[in-house]
Amino acid sequence: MIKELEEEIRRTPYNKATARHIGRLKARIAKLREEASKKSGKSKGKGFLIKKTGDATVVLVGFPSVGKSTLLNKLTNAESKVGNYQFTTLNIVPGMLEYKGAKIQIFDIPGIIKGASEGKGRGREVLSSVRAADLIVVVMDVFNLDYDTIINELRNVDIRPGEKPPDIRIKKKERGGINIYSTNKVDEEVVRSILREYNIYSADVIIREKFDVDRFIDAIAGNRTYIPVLKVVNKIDLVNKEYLKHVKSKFPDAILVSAKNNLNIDKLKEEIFKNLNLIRIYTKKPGKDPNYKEPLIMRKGCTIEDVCKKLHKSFLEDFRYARVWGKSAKFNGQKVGLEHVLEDGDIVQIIKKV
Ligand SMILES: Nc1nc2c(ncn2[C@@H]2O[C@H](COP(=O)(O)OP(=O)(O)OP(=O)(O)O)[C@@H](O)[C@H]2O)c(=O)[nH]1
Repeated sequence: MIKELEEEIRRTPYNKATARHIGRLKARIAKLREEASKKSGKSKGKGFLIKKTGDATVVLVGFPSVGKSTLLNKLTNAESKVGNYQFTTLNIVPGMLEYKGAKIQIFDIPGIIKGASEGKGRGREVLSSVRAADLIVVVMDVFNLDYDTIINELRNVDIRPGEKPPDIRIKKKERGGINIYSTNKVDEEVVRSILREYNIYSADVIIREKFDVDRFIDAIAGNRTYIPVLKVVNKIDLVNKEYLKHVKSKFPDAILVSAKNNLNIDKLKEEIFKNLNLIRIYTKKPGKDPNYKEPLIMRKGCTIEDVCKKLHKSFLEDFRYARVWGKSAKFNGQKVGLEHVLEDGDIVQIIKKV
């Protein structure tokens, strides 16, 4: 059934007249997928085999034999491997990368094949475990650059690699019909026909982005996981300069590495750190030097309040003010409140009530 609907979409030329029809077909497919995954008992939570520890979690995803295990061993040193994980059904191997004071947990999952999301070779479970990642690293073989298949398999288990969550709000109501507020031009009939497919007849719909049918359906479904993605092309030791140029033109933002020959591994570590949006905050006790040895690893955009929570709840309960040195401070030792946003490398001193 899903295949037939997909075929129909492929056959239908997209224009204003067919937009409603296509919107409805896409909504129907999304609903059928949901029902199918519920029926087979392979719900979202079940494949959740990844236990989060450390400051962030990265998952390596790719076809079989692209070199994920080899890469994992190069990124994480063997000694720091988290041993003896009891995965009952799947062999998912974690390792720990320590970089700039951050402990980044990296998982190597079994190779993905086309059709994995339809349950081939426990594929659905494997793919679902990716949901726990803060960053997906798609590893490709230099001779197989089929990035889209991997992304499609992830999309089929409701992961949205490299996408921002839609800036769309749908507030269902008892009555009053459909009211649409949009910052960009939108074909209201398309919106209505998709909502109808989901049996929504009364709702306030607020769209604050360029309208896109797929993203609108995602917003209605509400259970998608949005994870940033980093592209890696491995085994570059096997090709010449000419070929590398071709790879670069296809994926200008990919990191080209050789796990075997240790090429660009440091660069990859740096990019992983950067794409996780981690920052380092140094704490400082009154009258003492900042603790440069053990930075707090926080997320970009974090505030003094987040720092207090990470340290100990008493810092929040007895908070008076904080002093900040570094990029986010207007001047050294600036006095700030809980809402102050910090930047990488800032030094923070929390002053408690006495
Ligand atoms: N030439 C070359 N070979 C590599 C490189 N990295 C890995 N290999 C080889 O590729 C083969 C597959 O490597 P693995 O690390 O087992 O690949 P994998 O992606 O973990 O495989 P699955 O577990 O099946 O998904 C092995 O023979 C590796 O030695 C590389 O950078 N260059």
